[in-house]
Amino acid sequence: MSWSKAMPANPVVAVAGATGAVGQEFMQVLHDLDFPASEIRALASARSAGKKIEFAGCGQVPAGELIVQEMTPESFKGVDIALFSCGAGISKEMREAVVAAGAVMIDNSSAFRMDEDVPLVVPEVNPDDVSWHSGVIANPNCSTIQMVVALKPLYDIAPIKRVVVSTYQAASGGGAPAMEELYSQTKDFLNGEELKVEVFQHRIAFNCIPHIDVFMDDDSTKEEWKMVVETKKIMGDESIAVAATCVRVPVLRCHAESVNVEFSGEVSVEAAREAYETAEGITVMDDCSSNTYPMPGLLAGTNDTFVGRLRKDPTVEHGLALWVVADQIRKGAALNAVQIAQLLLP
Ligand SMILES: NC(=O)C1=CN([C@@H]2O[C@H](COP(=O)(O)OP(=O)(O)OC[C@H]3O[C@@H](n4cnc5c(N)ncnc54)[C@H](OP(=O)(O)O)[C@@H]3O)[C@@H](O)[C@H]2O)C=CC1
Ligand SMILES: N[C@@H](CC(=O)OP(=O)(O)O)C(=O)O
Repeated sequence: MSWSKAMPANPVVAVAGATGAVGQEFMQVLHDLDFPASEIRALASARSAGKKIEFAGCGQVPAGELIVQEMTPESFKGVDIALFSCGAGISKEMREAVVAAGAVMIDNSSAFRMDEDVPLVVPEVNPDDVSWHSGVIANPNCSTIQMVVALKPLYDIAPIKRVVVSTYQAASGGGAPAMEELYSQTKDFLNGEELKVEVFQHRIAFNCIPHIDVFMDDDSTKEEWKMVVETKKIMGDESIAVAATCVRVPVLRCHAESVNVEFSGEVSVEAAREAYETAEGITVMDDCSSNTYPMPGLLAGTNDTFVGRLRKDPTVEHGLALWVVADQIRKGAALNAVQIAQLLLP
């Protein structure tokens, strides 16, 4: 079944999870892209009902305060687009109400990504997949998004056989409470005080934790599994082999990735550079002579996926190695979802 309801030029937009790390970024991105909304509805849990959120305005919505409403199944009456970032459980609970109200749910959680009737979309890679949704479009995992943005221009030169990726994921990937944990543990560590470990499995201050999301039966983590299966679905190529190791690092914001790619034919460093020059959403930051490469600590608040340290991987016949950085709350979540919403506009 595909969607028959036409999208108005000035849609009513609900932001579900408006008080969270991604939700707050949704507000910023809607303003930055001047999304042509006629109304923005800020929704969160009962805990936040009545809270005020400063909104800079977009489309027909003037700048001013938005009052957070408790999200219930009735919240979606009259809504055209519902941007969801409340976690997988809540997305599953609300899906029926959202779709029944005639809204398109663009969901940031992992709830529906691998469902056959749900497109998994990165606008730079597979924009046409929005055409077959039946009320729900999934936003991929943040680490997957920035990797496929960097892989697509190379894949268009020669199909990819295998990718080996290690991630360096910011604390904010765990949401607003995780950012707070990095701040407070760092302060307490420096003051010689006892550290509270609540969000992550271990201390994150001055540490790296090779464990994101839950462990699977094969001893990989679910975060690693997501990078494997989501890459194949987005790129539309089940034959791409992906080996991932996902690591949490004490960086506040922006994920980084070391990526080794093996191709089925020759892709020179020069050809890759040329492809990146014209690719949507990519900035190359790569000059060894001036120590220029992307670094997560310096790229918070940016939209692009940054590529550097581009070089030949001499361990395979046709291989490249690269370093990829993006603001995972923007391109890995809020920005990618609003770009999907833009694709739905008439
Ligand atoms: N952080 C990141 O880098 C990325 C996050 N995501 C996904 O986005 C989602 C949210 O993540 P993030 O913003 O980081 O998390 P946060 O913990 O920062 O925010 C969670 C949000 O969900 C709301 N919420 C919780 N329970 C309910 C409820 N019962 N009803 C309505 N709203 C509720 C919270 O509202 P309240 O304040 O009232 O509790 C808050 O607005 C997750 O699915 C995550 O997997 C995806 C990619 C990247
Ligand atoms: N797991 C990511 C963020 C996230 O929420 O991912 P997902 O939407 O796939 O659960 C991180 O911790 O950096």
